[in-house]
Amino acid sequence: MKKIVHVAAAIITRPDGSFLLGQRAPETYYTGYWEFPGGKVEPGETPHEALVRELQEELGITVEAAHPWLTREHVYEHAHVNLHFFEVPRWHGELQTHVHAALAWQRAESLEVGPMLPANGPILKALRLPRAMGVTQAAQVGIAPQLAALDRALAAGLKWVQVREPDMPLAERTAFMREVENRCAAAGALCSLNAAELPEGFAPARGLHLPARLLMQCAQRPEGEWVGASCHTRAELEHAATLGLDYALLGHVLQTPTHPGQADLGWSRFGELIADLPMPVLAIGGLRPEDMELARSHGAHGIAMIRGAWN
Ligand SMILES: Nc1nc2c([nH]c(=O)n2[C@H]2C[C@H](O)[C@@H](COP(=O)(O)OP(=O)(O)OP(=O)(O)O)O2)c(=O)[nH]1
Repeated sequence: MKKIVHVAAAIITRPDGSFLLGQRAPETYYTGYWEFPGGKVEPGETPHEALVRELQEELGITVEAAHPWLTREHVYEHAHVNLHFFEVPRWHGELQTHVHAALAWQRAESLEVGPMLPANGPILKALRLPRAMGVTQAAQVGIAPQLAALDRALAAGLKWVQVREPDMPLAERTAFMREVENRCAAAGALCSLNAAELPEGFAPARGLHLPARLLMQCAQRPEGEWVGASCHTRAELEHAATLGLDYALLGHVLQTPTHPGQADLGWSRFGELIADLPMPVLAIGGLRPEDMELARSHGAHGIAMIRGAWN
């Protein structure tokens, strides 16, 4: 077996959602391929320290904030790499090309450069996943008020909705699911349907969301463009990772009226539980839009909100 080489790589983001890629220079493995800036972790360094050093050496920039995001393994002919991806939302300095043949700001949904390093396909898919999910609560507020709130949220830029309606009668649920899917599609938003509530023969258009109980019954990834799961424990998160799911939700981070009396995880336990996972994890439980930055500073990809999404 090849020795594992630890690598730190940066998703350097701009407020418009674009991120920086570098083209590998001649006389390296995979010359001409595009990568996220970064490099090997040296003995005695943490991945975070390596990231800060590499970005100074490669790009001449000083990192102000870097948050762990995903960790993925890949076996190349030349090395077995363990890639520690960080999000770098804040830095200063003038970008320079000290080691790359070229640099380019790109967007995951419309990449203009290529090819990417082979290990990075899932990273680009993860970067296409929206940062905020709104979870429906029509059985509590009523179908018409929920659809009106959905329209307002989509118009305001919400790009991801999970239909979760365990208390909605089956007869109403089919029509409600189709309606939410249609409104999301018209707004260019992803709609994930809760797998425990799917009426017989109803296939989600794009997104399938597994509650933890169904997740733990799956021996392989269910079919679908986007498949994710709700998790409460490290074992559930690891099972979601083994299945190759596209994302997980982990909660409840804060106290929430949805699950009264259940102990909340808190942010530091949340950060520990999601460490070194290969897929994005969103925080859920008592969260509001203003919690986004705090969540991301603890390694979350973003946040899922029930009440907080619709006000
Ligand atoms: N920096 C970076 N490396 C990546 C990404 N994806 C990916 O598979 N890798 C791999 C390619 C390399 O095997 C390793 C990064 O090592 P590196 O760039 O420091 O070193 P290298 O292989 O070019 O060679 P060298 O330092 O030995 O000269 O991680 C990525 O997005 N960014």
